[in-house]
Amino acid sequence: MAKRKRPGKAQPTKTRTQLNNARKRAAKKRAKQQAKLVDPSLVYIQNPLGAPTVVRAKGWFADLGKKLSLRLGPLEGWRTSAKLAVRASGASGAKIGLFVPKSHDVVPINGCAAHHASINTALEAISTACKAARIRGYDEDKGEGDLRYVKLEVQRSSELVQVTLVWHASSQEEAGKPLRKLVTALQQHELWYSIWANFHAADKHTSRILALEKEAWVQLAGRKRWLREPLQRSAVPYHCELCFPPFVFRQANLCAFERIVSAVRRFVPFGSAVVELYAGVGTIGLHLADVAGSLVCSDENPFNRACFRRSLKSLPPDLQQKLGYVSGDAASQVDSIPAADVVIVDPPRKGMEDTVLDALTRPPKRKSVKPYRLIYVSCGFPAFCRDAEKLMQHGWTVLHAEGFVLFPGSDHLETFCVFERT
Ligand SMILES: C[S@@+](CC[C@H](N)C(=O)[O-])C[C@H]1O[C@@H](n2cnc3c(N)ncnc32)[C@H](O)[C@@H]1O
Repeated sequence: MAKRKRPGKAQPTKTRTQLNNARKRAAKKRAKQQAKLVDPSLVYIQNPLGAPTVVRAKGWFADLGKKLSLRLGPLEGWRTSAKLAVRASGASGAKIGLFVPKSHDVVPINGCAAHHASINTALEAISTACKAARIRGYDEDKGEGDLRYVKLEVQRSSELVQVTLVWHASSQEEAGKPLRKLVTALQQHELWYSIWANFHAADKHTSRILALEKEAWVQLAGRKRWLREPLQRSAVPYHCELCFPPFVFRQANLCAFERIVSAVRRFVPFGSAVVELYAGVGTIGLHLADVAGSLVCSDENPFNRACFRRSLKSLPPDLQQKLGYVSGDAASQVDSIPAADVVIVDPPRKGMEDTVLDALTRPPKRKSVKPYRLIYVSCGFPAFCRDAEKLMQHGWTVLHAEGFVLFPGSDHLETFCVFERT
């Protein structure tokens, strides 16, 4: 039976604005709840080419009179490298997954279709082992807990996983029994290429996932030989094994990145002198040894050079001598730019530093224009636009562009753009 209004007692009435605001608040709350349930890396999976950044990039190149050809690979099983957050769950548990955008709430993504099957198996194994060893996920508010992140990398040929446990302690001694128990529990599985710890005791104000110091890295179990990955699809007429220990950058979708390596090869004229900045372990450069006359890679991560050198040994001897590696940030390498025919850059999301852009936009001194070609691989479209606009104001023009949807389902595009100047 409907409740009757009590006579004489006035009902509090709301203004139209108050009602609208209440409706908006409720909708926002519902959207927030919904976002918590959705894997943030798969928001655009129904239409990866309709993701806002992809649409914006097409428009940006169209305004220049250029068509941006888009490349989309398999939608499932492509993620062979993943960094996942581990946060406190309940009084003593651990929740593993991705952060909801603009928050530090974790969405568990076990069984995610984008993951290589070994990553999903590894996640199950880690969750079970964490329960068995009573591992506490990191609690950001209290600044306490055991495990902060896990980093997982698959060796595609063996399907084994290199796992890094980012631990909230400054050393193995400080981590003590819980870490030992977790490693023993993990070793019940035959899944691991190697097990590493990264000791990161920094307080809750740091946004860095990994501690970068050499002493922070300790191998706890598994194979001593650093993980090797030959590229499988780029048309390189020699064998090359890239070297990926856990303390270097590795592309999350290595299979799709191989197509970018092939694209770079098409735009390096035979015999040219090449300088590659932000080169990582040499993922691109090591696959240009037959086309380049000479090539020098550099990167700020001091671990990369040792990886590059090991990979170099897998190349035929006559090609080895054409390639070199210098450790140092890109700004420290700008003196090598005026002598290069071709410069290749693959900077982090924030784009190139001003010092590098200044060196690339300085008018060439000699009659023959050097460098005359710039190959820009970008993982951050807004920064790419900023850098490209400055380049174009200083005589560079776009010769060719392609967009690679490396992470289908997310709002991301890897832009491959070749600039020229005459
Ligand atoms: C997007 S990754 C590309 C690496 C490589 N092309 C690959 O595919 O593996 C960017 C690289 O830039 C390096 N890096 C970041 N800031 C840098 C800087 N200021 N100077 C030089 N290298 C930097 C990182 O260490 C990382 O290896």
